[in-house]
Amino acid sequence: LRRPRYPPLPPGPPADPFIGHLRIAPTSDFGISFYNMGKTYGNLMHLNIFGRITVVVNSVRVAAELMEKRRSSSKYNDRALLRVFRIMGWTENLAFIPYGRTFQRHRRMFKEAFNKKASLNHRPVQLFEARVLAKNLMKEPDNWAKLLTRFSTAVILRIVHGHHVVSEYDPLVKLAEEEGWALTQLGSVGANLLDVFPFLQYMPSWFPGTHYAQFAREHYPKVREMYELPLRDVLERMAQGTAAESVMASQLSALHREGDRVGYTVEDIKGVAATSYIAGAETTASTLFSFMLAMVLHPECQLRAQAELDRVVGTNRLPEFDDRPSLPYLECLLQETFRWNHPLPTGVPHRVTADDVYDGMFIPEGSIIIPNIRGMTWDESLYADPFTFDPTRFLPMPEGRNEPFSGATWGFGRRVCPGRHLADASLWIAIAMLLSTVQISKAVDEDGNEIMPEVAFITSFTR
Ligand code: HEM
Repeated sequence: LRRPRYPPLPPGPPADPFIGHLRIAPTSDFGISFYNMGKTYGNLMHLNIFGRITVVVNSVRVAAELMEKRRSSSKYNDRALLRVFRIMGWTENLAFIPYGRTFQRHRRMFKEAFNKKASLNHRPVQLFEARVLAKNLMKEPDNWAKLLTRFSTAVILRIVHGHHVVSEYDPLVKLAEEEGWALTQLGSVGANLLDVFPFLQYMPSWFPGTHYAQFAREHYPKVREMYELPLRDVLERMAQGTAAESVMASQLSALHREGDRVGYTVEDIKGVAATSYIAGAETTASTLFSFMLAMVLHPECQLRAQAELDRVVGTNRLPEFDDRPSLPYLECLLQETFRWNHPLPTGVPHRVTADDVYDGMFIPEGSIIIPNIRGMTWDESLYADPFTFDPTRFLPMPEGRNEPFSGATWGFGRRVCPGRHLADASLWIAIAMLLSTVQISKAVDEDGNEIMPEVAFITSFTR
């Protein structure tokens, strides 16, 4: 028998026998490393580690063609098995659920809770929490980082659990923030040694490469508590008749009313709630941190946005969602924040469920696809001077360059972020509120001189 002839894999660096690209595969700041490799190997390139193929996509056009536009795009809806998250207890988590019936069930639940129309119902909570953020920031400006994190947590907890955050000692907030942090300590998604060498999870903790498994095991009880605590809390309040409106309460009521016909279980409800927090709070907070940094580094952008707010909103009231279409520069500011420093630089990896050929290149079944958002947002064919924070790039000519908003912000295909309408609205109202109420500037030393902040990031799952 003759073996069928396959087209070549996408380009990649020279590889060693057996171990493939192990010696040259990046070990940190993957987004930037993949971007740099893409300069040599192109928008679609591959790495092979012990026979496991990882395909890196550095262009929005190629990612959209692969995962959205072609007939064979449905082959790209699966997720890699990310072992370390499972060990940690994140089992009912849509972001890690393989393509199949459970995926469809969770996806539908997310859609019902957070689609464009449903997200409009969440606006009063977002507006309220944005005002709380501005008020607290005026009282405690030094506490800005904590307050931004608290805003992101409070919006999700209130919408999903009906839980009103009033104190920083709140057990649910503490648990959620701790486990949100723990998730960022697991290295880059899909690149963990545990996924290449599953046997590492069974090795003793002194064995090289087992660090992440050990860390994940230590967090297991608390992660599981993240599934249980909100449910107990909501059920208790429902029994007392004091439960606020929330995604969880309405799903539980539907289950109670309709039983099996509703198509999901209590386990699913717990999963959607815990996932909403873990996928939504850190990403939102991270984007707000980048926004603050951009404002500190580019005071001219802040002044321009504030002038626009003064013109449109005036000085007698605070901004509201209805103002959004009248604030084009503010829109550009938000979009440039996403482009300049996206909170998920390498997105969430997809997995290919059947052999595919794209543009004469072979993508074998089981390949991991990394949509390198970092590379996509620095794409020089779309963005002139891509490293510079410049919101005017999106404005029409001659003032701007008419460059497109990033098509990578929310990911691709059937896995596109289901929380995007919620996240987008939270971020918009938060930055509109901040720019209307406070001045963001560099700290000053004892002599009144401005302190230039060190621009440094921690990059793992999120940035
Ligand atoms: C700034 C905020 C956010 C950004 C930039 C963001 C971005 C993303 C990206 C890039 C993906 C990967 C999509 C893909 O695989 O191609 C994703 C997935 C996901 N996001 Fe978001 N997200 C944000 C906020 C949220 C919020 C608020 C929620 C929930 C309420 C959420 C829930 C999810 C879930 C559940 C997934 C996994 C979807 C799946 O695997 O089918 N995200 N997000």
